[in-house]
Amino acid sequence: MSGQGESGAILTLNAGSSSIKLAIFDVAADGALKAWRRGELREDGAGQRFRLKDAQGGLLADEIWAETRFEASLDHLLARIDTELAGRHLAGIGHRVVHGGAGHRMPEEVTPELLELLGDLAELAPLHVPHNLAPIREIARTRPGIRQVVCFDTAFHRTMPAVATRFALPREFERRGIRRYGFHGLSYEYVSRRLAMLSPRVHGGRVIAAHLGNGASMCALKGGESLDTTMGFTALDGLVMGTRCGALDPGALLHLMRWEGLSIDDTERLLYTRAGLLGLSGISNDMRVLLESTEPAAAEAVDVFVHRIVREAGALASVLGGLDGFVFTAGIGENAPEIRERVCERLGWLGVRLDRAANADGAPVISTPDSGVEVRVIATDEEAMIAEHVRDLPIA
Ligand SMILES: Nc1ncnc2c1ncn2[C@@H]1O[C@H](COP(=O)(O)OP(=O)(O)O)[C@@H](O)[C@H]1O
Ligand SMILES: CC(=O)OP(=O)(O)O
Ligand SMILES: [Mg+2]
Repeated sequence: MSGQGESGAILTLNAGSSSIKLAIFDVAADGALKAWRRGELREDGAGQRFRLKDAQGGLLADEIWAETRFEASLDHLLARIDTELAGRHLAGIGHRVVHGGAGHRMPEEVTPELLELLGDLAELAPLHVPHNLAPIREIARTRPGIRQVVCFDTAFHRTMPAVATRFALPREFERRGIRRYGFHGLSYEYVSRRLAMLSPRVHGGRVIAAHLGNGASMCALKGGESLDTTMGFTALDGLVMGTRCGALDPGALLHLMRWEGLSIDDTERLLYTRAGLLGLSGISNDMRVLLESTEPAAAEAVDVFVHRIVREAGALASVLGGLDGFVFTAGIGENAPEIRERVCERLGWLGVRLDRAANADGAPVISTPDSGVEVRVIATDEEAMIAEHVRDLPIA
């Protein structure tokens, strides 16, 4: 990796809770972005599975790396990216950073001061922020001079009104930043833009977008902007997730700590890594495994997952004052027709009519022509959104 300047390739790194996704884009003279490499590193059994594809989706590599820890495979990954770039000029690297706290709501160029500040926010997103910051620090150390830009998952939700961001706590806590921020913002920003192109009428109206991946949330969009969302101060709130609990009565926490003697660290591990689909099923955090399983506990976990989506959909539709569109996205939303069908069947009262065949085929529109709500599947592309932000942020 070398160089800095206005033109050249843009690398994006998106560290999620269960994977790190990368993409390399070329910026054409007119500013158009074209991804010529997309890759993913994901935990797989004993090691990490690395897959790399070309611009047409052709598989270039499918390897199991022996390293079991994310940090250990980082060097390997960066060296691999160097090989792919093969001396090509790199104009900048964009990173998804999950939590920007109260002070950081727009993409920013990385400075040592910003890195330190973001490090202090790690506790607010323990599954993500350490993963997000590790490559930034490593690149700054080993490849100084390369422009790095951070894009916050919280940023898109800056349009949420105060009624949606406020907790009913004494106001001094809000002044200290204890409020609802919302996450998956890069995904919602991308989905909102795609919807504007695909269906301008629906985009201009009242839409629920459901980002159902390992982390899961839903967003109420009005005129394409975030009005409310299910995640809050941290990415623990709201829906049932792979290993996270989603909404939980805070009284249950008090009870666990006081009467069960759970330490703060034990409680954090429980809520972030032992709960959700994994905790409910006792089998897996992976929706594919649960859908294939014949164990009653797997089916029960999926039942709770769907129930909570339906419940939150009702709440967000109320906030929006009705519903014109519903969008499914991310790993489960894009690839699990059974989940989409079960959600849509339960939202009939809102005017949703599912076209079962279209849904089973993975069509872009899965509602019937007479449905009161247009239901779409849009493949999210957080990487494209990050690359756009890197391209558009003026060089400091
Ligand atoms: N065909 C499928 N059917 C059901 N679930 C799927 C399918 N493919 C992927 N998933 C789910 O998607 C999740 C990963 O989603 P993704 O959006 O990539 O998450 P993350 O960004 O957190 O890594 C996996 O945990 C898996 O459960
Ligand atoms: C915020 C969040 O939960 O992200 P992910 O779905 O990538 O884990
Ligand atoms: Mg993700």
